[in-house]
This record gives sequence, structure tokens and C-alpha cells, in this order.
Amino acid sequence: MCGIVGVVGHSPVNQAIFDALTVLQHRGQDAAGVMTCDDGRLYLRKNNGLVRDVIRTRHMLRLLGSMGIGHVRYPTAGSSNSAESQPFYVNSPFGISMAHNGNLTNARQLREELFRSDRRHINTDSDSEVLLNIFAHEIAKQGKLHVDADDAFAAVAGVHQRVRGAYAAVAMIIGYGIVAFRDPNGIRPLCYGRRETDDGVEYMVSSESVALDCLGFERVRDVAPGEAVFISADGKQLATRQCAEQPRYAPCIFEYVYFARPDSIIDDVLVHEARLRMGERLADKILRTWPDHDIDVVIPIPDTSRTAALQLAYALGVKYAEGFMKNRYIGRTFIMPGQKQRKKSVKQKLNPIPFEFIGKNVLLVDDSIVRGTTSGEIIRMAREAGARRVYFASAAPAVRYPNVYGIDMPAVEELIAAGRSEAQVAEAIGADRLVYQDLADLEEAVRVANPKLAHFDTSCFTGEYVTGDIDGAYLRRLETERNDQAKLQRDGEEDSVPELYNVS
Ligand SMILES: O=P(O)(O)OC[C@H]1O[C@H](OP(=O)(O)OP(=O)(O)O)[C@H](O)[C@@H]1O
Ligand SMILES: NC(=O)CC[C@H](N)C(=O)O
Ligand SMILES: [Mg+2]
Repeated sequence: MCGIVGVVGHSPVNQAIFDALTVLQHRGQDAAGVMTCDDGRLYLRKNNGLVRDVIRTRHMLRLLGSMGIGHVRYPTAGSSNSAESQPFYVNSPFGISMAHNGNLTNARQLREELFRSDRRHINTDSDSEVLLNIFAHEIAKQGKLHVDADDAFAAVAGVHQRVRGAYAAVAMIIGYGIVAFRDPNGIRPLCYGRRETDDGVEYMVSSESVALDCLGFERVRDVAPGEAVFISADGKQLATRQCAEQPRYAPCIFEYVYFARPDSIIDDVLVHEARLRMGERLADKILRTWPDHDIDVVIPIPDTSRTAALQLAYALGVKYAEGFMKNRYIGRTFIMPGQKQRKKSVKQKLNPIPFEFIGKNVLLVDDSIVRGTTSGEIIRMAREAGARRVYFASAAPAVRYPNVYGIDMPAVEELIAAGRSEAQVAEAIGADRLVYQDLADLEEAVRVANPKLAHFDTSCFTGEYVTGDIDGAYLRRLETERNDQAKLQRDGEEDSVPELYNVS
């Protein structure tokens, strides 16, 4: 999952973009980048690393201009090479840069088309570079010297015709403005906001509304599935238009389960509230299926599961305790690139406080169990800390299928629940009892706040993919290309940074 941001202001936007990216850091820890535009020239700083490490004061001083875009990356295509960090740039037409969250499912075919019919060169294995070139080609097709909102919308309509998969993107066209758009299923989130200044209104688009809040922008609304937003470079015009023929809401439910910050509002649903309801539904299920439970204490696995665990404990009428201390300097483990690193980090990140475990039957709660890296380690720690029995509850159903829309879980064999029954998963992670949320309950926990969300992408639980273009051959290829071993090999390749005013 990546984070994207775009700002059109009336004074330098470098600080606003930097700050927004730090607020979106939980969406991608591998690479960060900012591109600004000043007086017809682009300035770029991007590299592997966290926002604060990649963009230092000396870079900030040289990121000039009152319009810019930014990105934090969690790679789901290509490699972790810094050359694939974002924003990307193409010089024709006009000079366009782009930051993208999501994953294209027909990138292979588009790459071929871009070469054969569009005569465009793609320099990396990143699907985001493909998306940028498709968009650039569609802008060029309008055949205009001056790009206005109509041209931008026609180009986005062209993108929707050709591209499949998940994409929330923000593009910057030198001299003309910023164009942000969301795929016709709205798989990845995108919203926009405004703030009044003495010099006029400033606009910002962002993956999550929390970035708007923290920067003093008022959230206007989510960008609808298939919709595009155009903000002119002078900040005087903001226009929106539906550019897809058959848009529908099918957002990724994993955003609500794990990815997004709880204080964000996505598609008019406050993530925090959705997580509280997940906890409530999970408590209902426990009371239904295990009325004579002997749970003494509910303990969350920090950070993400806290919200659901708190409500679960409340609904069960059982004590809630913070039994694991989290090292605040270690990032999210699930979005780290390799299994060795993920495993090591769980141990470094979480430490049990025996006081809360000794002689008790504990119910550990996590938002999800994906590879089982966290749950396996944590259950072992809980036992070592003196727990009598260790039960485990997951606020999401069993993850049994790969994700193809921007979450890096490409290989079935890496998923602990694939090919295993619930009892077998319990055994594999070492739990005395395991409770998974039912899918209908998870969907309802989110939908209650916005009945317009008729569908969700729930493919990692069901194997049904909302774009309808995923078959066994696609999944087999994905698994071969992106399993942990393949990534390890690829990421060992030499690092490089493209030359483009890459301030150092
Ligand atoms: O079964 P696994 O493969 O271990 O994946 C699931 C775990 O990974 C995530 O935590 P993470 O440490 O990434 O982030 P958090 O601190 O936000 O909970 C998630 O919250 C689960 O705890
Ligand atoms: N998680 C994402 O949104 C990743 C975007 C893009 N597919 C990349 O790998 O860079
Ligand atoms: Mg976690």
C-alpha cells in the first residue's frame, strides 16, 4: 500500500508535502519522494528509506514551487530498487509526473502496447511507470497546446478504458495543474480538501483524510470511484468529473482492517468506528459459539488491533489489558519486504509484560493473520510470560488467497491459512483456540456507516477478484515473480537513481 499526496498552494508546498508524507508513512516504509514544480521546472528528491531520512533540510531548500506531489512506497510490483521509487516523470507531453497507489493487473499487456502502438519507452519494472505513460499518451491524444480540465478528464477516461486493476493516482502537468483520479471500482482510497489562506484557497489530495487534518485542510470529500479532480496550477480552479462508464464502489476492505489509520475517513466511513464494530461483531461470535468461555483478559497486539480489541473486551464484559509493550521506533512489520526481517522485527517490536499474563487465560486479538509471523511469535511469548491458556481472535476472516491490488501477498504458500482449516491454523500458530471474524460481519461492520458500499474487494478471503480479469495463470505467474525468494534475488541487484534534478 502506498501513500500519495498532491498540493496546489500559493506559497512553497515542500513543507506541506513532507508533513503529509510523514502522516502517511504507515502506508509505505520502503521509499519516499517529492516532486515540485516552479516556473516551468521540476525538482525531485526520492530514494529508498523513510520520509525523514530521504528528504533532509538540504533537499527541502531546493524543492521549489507552489505545486507538488509526493509518495511513500510499499512495493507491490517490480523491485525495491530506488529507481522505482516515486514520483515518476515523463518529458512528453509538457512534462508530467505521477505518484500511484495500487497495482495494475494488465501491466504486462500495457507495456507491450506502449511499445508497439504508443512508441513509449518504459525504463523500470514498475507498473506505476506504465500508468504514467498511458496517462501521458492520453493527454497527448487530446492534441492541445493548452491543457484544461476537459482535456485532463478525457485523458482519465482514456486511462479507464485501457487500464485494469487498482489505481489511485495524482499527476502533475507542468504549467497546467494537478490531476487526481481513482479506478472505477474505487479499490484504493483518495480524498481531497481545501484550506483558506490570505492569498486564496489551497487544495490538497491525499490517500487518507488524516493528512488533510494534520495540515489544517478541511476534508471536502472522497474522490468517487472512476472520478477525476483537476486543480489548475494557479489554484483558481478545482473541477471534478466522473470519467468511468460503469463506476461502482468496491473498495478494498483491508484498508479498514489494517492499512489505514483509524483517524481517517475513507468513503465516508471513519476507520476507527469500523474497527470498533469489528470488535463488537467478534464478541458476538464468541458469545454465540462459545457461551461458556473462560477468558480472563483480552490483550491486543499493538498497534492496529487495539481499537477492535478494546470494544471486543467491553462487549464480552472481560478485562482489557495492554500486555505487550511496543517499541515505538520499529515500523510496521507486515509491510517489510522479507520474511527474515519481518520475523526479527516482531521480536524487537513487541515485549510481553508478565504481570498481565501469569496464570491467566488470555485472549490475544489481532486485526488479521496473514503469514502468521506475528501470531506465532506472540503466542509463544504469551506462554513464556506465564499465561495458562492462550486463545487468539482475528478481526478479519482467514486470508487464503493472494492480493493483486496493492498488498504484497502474492504467494499462496506464504499464507498460513491457505489449505488449512481453522483448527489447523490454530495448531500452526500454537493457539489453544482460534476465532476468525465471519466475512459478512466484517462487511457489515464497515457498511453500517455508508450503505452505498454495496461491494468490497474481499479477494484475499474469497478468491473472487472485483476486476474480473484474474485467473489461475495470472496468479501462478505472480507467485513465481514475487514470492519472497524471487524478491530477495531481484533486490540484490545493483541500486540506481535516475538523473532528474535529483537533489542530493
Ligand atoms: O500474520 P502476519 O503476516 O504477521 O500479518 C499480520 C500482522 O501484521 C500487521 O502488523 P504490523 O506489525 O505490520 O503493524 P501494526 O503495528 O500496525 O499492527 C497486522 O496488524 C498483524 O499484526
Ligand atoms: N502498494 C502500492 O500502492 C505500490 C504501487 C506500485 N505498484 C509500486 O509497486 O510501486
Ligand atoms: Mg499488527
